[in-house]
Amino acid sequence: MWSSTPHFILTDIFSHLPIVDVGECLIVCRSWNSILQDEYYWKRRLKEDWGIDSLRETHQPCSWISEYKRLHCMQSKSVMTSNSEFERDGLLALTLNHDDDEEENLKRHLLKKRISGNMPERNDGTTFTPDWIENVHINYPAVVRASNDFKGRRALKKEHQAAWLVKAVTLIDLTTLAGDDTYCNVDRLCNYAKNPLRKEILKQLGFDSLTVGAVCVYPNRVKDVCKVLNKLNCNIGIASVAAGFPEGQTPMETRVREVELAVEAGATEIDIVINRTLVLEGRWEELYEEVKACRKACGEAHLKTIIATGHLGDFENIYKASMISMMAGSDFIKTSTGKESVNATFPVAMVMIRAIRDYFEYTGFKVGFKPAGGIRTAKDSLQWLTLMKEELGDEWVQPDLFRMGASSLLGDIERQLYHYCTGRYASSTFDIAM
Ligand SMILES: O=C[C@H](O)COP(=O)(O)O
Repeated sequence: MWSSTPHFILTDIFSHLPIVDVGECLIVCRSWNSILQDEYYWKRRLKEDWGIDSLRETHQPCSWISEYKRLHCMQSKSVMTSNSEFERDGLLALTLNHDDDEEENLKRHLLKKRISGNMPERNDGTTFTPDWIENVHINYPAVVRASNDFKGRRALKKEHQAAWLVKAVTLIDLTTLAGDDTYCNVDRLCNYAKNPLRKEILKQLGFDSLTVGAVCVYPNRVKDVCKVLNKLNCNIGIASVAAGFPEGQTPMETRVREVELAVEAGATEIDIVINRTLVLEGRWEELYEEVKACRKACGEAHLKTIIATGHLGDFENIYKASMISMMAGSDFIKTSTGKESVNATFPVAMVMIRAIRDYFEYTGFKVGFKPAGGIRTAKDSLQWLTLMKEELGDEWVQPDLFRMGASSLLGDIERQLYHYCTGRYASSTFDIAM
């Protein structure tokens, strides 16, 4: 009977075996031996037993079976060396006696396995860990192919489209970042943020009220935003760009002070830019220290770190800058300022998403993602939501882990929803909701 059992069924059965019994099965016959030596089997066990579904290129040796063995050996060792457990932010962490790299890795994997569902509110960051950015290789054609696949997906229709467009509204950081911003246009923006859709559309969609995720402005306009939102009794995020936005080419002291001043003025979210020079010159530890200083200056305000992908040269730098920003405690990583010639694109997003996934594997912290710049149409917003849902899951289509930075996306979303509700397209003079 066993000899005629298809391999995929045997693989399935073997994946439920206690690991101590696998050794016995290996010597039963050639066929079982070849299944149990197969990388596919060990990939599956790593996923099932350790929750790991990607193999880091930095791991040595680099195969699913050897990675499994490594973790298994480390676990046996740690049972003897672990000395205590403590609770932190509702999350159990394991402390180990020794401080060597292997045990640090294990600690992170165990931490992830032990996450009870009560995630810490924020990414605490980690120590500077160069291992996580060494030997990073990104397969450029594969990334481009995968992102084209997303772009080519069949569009959502009718009520599904309407539901996702409503969702998209709640995920927008409604932005104005212009040299001629005044109290007047900030006032208008805040009203729009509080009432992003016309009342009749909202009513037809079955909502009483709906707001965007946050309003995003320059530091000098934060007080205006606070004043207007206060007047409107509207409790949405107040985001300020800072740290030398958009280029990050001012002294660190002034960049940090700018963060502090924006927080003092009332910002609850700070979108800093990184110093791209540090990336292009490979000065990763300095980059880590700078982002960390900004995180400290943020206090309770959440930190979004703009890595300005259009300036970073290649995918490897994008991955590394993302990883360093997360290590330094960023709550979100953000693609662009909206001022570069190339802003949020799918290929760079896929690289940043991979870094978010890897960071989660290492630390158990979930870091948010914010594409920004050039997101203008309802169709764009749906594609971004699909990408997030498929690559990172449902949690990453919620406002605490996903935002879209956009100055002029709402108009098109409202037009599409108007069409859904009335069957007609609004005229080109369709006013924004106020
Ligand atoms: O962070 C937001 C961006 O600056 C907005 O860019 P956008 O004007 O291209 O929508």
